[in-house]
Amino acid sequence: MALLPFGSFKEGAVALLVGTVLVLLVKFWRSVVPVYFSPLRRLRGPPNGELLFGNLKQIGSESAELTQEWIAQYGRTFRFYGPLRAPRLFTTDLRAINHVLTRSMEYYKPPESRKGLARLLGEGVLVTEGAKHKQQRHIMNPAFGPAQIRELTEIFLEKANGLCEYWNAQIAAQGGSARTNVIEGLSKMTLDVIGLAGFSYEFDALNPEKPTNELNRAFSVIFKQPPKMNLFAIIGGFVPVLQRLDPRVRQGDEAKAVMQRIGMELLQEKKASILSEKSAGGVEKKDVQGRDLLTLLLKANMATDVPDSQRLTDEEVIAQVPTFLVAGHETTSTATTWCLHALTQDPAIQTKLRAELLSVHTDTPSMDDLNALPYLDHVVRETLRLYSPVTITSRVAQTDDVLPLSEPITDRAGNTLHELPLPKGSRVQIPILALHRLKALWGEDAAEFRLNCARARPRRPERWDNPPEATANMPGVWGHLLTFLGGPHACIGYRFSLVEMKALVFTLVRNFEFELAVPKEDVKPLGLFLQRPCLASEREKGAQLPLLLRPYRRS
Ligand code: HEM
Repeated sequence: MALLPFGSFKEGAVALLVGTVLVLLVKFWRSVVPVYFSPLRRLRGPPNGELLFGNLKQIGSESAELTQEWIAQYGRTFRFYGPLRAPRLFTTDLRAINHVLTRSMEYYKPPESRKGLARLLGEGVLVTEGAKHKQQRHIMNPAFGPAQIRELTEIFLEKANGLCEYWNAQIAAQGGSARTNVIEGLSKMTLDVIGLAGFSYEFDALNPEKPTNELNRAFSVIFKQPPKMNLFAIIGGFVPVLQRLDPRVRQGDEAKAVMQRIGMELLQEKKASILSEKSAGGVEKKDVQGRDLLTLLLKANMATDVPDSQRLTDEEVIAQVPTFLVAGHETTSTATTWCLHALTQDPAIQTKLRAELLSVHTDTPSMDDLNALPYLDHVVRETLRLYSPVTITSRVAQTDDVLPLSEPITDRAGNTLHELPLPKGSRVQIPILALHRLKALWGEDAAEFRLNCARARPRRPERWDNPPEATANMPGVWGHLLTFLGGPHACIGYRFSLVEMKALVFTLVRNFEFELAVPKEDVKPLGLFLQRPCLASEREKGAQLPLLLRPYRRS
């Protein structure tokens, strides 16, 4: 008896192929074709760009200057082209951005980036959406509260001192001062921090004697392969199964398996420790000594007052381990790298900051001590404005919507629009960095790192003493800025990152003097989503920032 309704294997294979093509065509017709009839086409915006990538490569290579030019030419809300010249919306209109970010049930992250990240990290909070995301955030938020971060400050300072030792060894070897790529040391330091503070895991990356461990190697495979704009990426966006042709995807799968195994070991260890210490009534706050994020998260997940339906599964908890690593490691090291770069550009600011930091009579300040230093706070804010590590993000409308605008726009036919119809599937680009450099919000010197110092003119008060009124409506979770985004998907680790960065700058600037080791014109930004410094003369070497380090001798 024939098992298949086909005469032969060949006929079956042909039917399967035809069926697959039909399914793909229907999918294409439903999801892609409407985009080409979108009302976004009627908006003004830059010319087509490349057929395959639209304007994306231009944005990637020249983001800061180019987007400011486009804003000057087409206004704060305009159309640009994505892959295959599909129209997308670019907006720096604060009302429109607020609308998109606060409606997390109606606007999701793009499916291809969520799928790509989910394949590597699992279903962690960085990739989930809708009710699942809400549930994960509900369980995770308490682990990132101010009281929990206060407890972690000791780890931040311990590892910042570890970085001083690491650089002091280089200074001793090079004789009095050292030329070093600071990205390398900062990246090791933040990896050590997220390992210890995230899940009590010692990477020991700052220890030159120690060989790179297994988790570090697996993580490097994932992180050192940032998403690339290539043919695989474009086609894979439409036909996910074809992503398997990309060798980088296969390496990523192997790395994920290692991460999952180590994640499972960490989870079991911590669960056992929580259960051994729990009181008769169940898990309570006082039961657990551990101060790492994973332990706190597990404790919240196991608490007796959480309904079973709201608890995270083991797989979801494990997925948060690589999520913390990816989201919380290079972001903070990049921000601190740009901060040191900014300090080399204005020695008066570096001197003024050092004077404030040396006025503290301990090498181990508390979180509250660090937060009480006004100039340090201003330096950190100005860095995170001018060099926001995450430069853009985007969202896709899940239903037809109408986008409110605070500033009306004029379309190509000359009509004035006070709101914008957005059909389901429309993409909205939120250009964080462009917004932070917008003259309309920050004034004529928006593109400068400007802080009060010895030679500042009295007529120009310090930016952060009195932030421009126009920035008060910024829909960000922190400080008149969108660095950590806003709404339900805002960065969960922003307090963690701010205190870590302050602890780093506090320790480093008290111990070293920093000077740029290359001509300043050679330093350029590299990368689109996470933007790090590189040298225009050595772009092929990737991200680097060579600085001259000299020990600071206290008198
Ligand atoms: C300067 C450092 C950091 C910057 C600039 C930064 C920036 C951001 C941004 C812009 C987002 C939103 C992305 C989007 O939705 O499109 C985000 C999300 C996230 N960040 Fe951070 N981040 C930093 C540090 C950290 C740290 C230290 C951690 C963890 C310890 C962390 C964990 C996360 C997580 C888990 C999310 C996803 C939140 C969600 O979707 O609910 N980040 N971050």
